Amino acid sequence: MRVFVTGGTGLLGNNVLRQLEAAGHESVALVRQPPESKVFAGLSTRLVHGDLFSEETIDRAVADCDAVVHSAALIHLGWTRLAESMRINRDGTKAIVDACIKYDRKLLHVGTVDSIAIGSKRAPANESTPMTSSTQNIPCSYVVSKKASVETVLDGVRRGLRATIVHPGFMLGPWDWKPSSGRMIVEVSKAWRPFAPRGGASVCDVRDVAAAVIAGIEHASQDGRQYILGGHNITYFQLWKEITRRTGTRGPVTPTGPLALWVAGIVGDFKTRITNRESDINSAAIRMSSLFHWYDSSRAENELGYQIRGLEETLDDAIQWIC
Ligand SMILES: Cc1cn([C@H]2C[C@H](O)[C@@H](COP(=O)(O)OP(=O)(O)O[C@H]3O[C@H](C)C(=O)[C@H](O)[C@H]3O)O2)c(=O)[nH]c1=O
Repeated sequence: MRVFVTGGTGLLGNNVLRQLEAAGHESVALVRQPPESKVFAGLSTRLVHGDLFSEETIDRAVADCDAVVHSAALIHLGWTRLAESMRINRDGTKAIVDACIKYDRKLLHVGTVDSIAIGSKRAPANESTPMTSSTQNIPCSYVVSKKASVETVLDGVRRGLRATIVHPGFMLGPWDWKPSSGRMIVEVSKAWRPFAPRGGASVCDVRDVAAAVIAGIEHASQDGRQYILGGHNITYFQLWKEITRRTGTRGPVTPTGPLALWVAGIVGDFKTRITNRESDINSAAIRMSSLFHWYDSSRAENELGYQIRGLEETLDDAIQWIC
């Protein structure tokens, strides 16, 4: 098959392109600027230039393919840039949905676990876990806009779209060019950070997620069914310890206390207001990193053959790639 991939310069998109190639499929990638040659090295992917709002380019690319993987997104963990996030993540998805309906092409939409319910250590969330007030109203531009992107796809399904939605956890692994989540590895191994965030993540391997994305295009029911692609549910404190043990740097001492986080949020937001530039430490990002994003991926394991490899392999390979 020939697959049109948005976000192909990103962590997940690039891994999807590489696995499509390895499986003998053709691919076409949307790029906004001429990419560095290393990003597409070894791939026979055809590049088309434009963004999610380049109507003619999108139209032609979708018409010319059998399926679309939409993984382009703006990932801003903060409360500013909401309009920009909505434009890219919701309206950009609408442009892709409309083209897929027009040419009757299958869509695999990449969501995020951050936009669905949050579970607990004893009961990790699955696709049916109801939202609660603490998970429904997180004022983070990324979360709000990604939720809106899922609604846009589901609305498309009601209009005849054939679609599957996947929600990856915290992905680590190779081909993280920017880097995306690999930035955490860079940050914790660059300078000593004694206090880790309070919450936790479902850490998964981007290669396993990419394989499930391709399985989703090939085998899913395409009726808007949603799949969590999580991994190992661990605290950031444990994760940082694992990373620093491997990089040979000093690990965290303790998770941050609630009072310190509250103060850091206020100071971060104040700095944002006076500099007009939001730093990584802000109230929305702190709220996100204080939650336990722990997930159960059984549905994807049973229906898409999703496999979660050992955390050791993921961390070793991600660190080797980044460092
Ligand atoms: C802001 C912007 C970005 N992009 C592209 C650029 C990259 O190719 C891609 C984002 O890649 P990044 O490495 O930042 O993110 P990932 O870690 O791969 O994110 C993935 O997983 C998480 C869970 C997701 O929400 C994303 O939808 C999904 O792509 O989107 C565009 O094409 N247009 C734009 O306007």
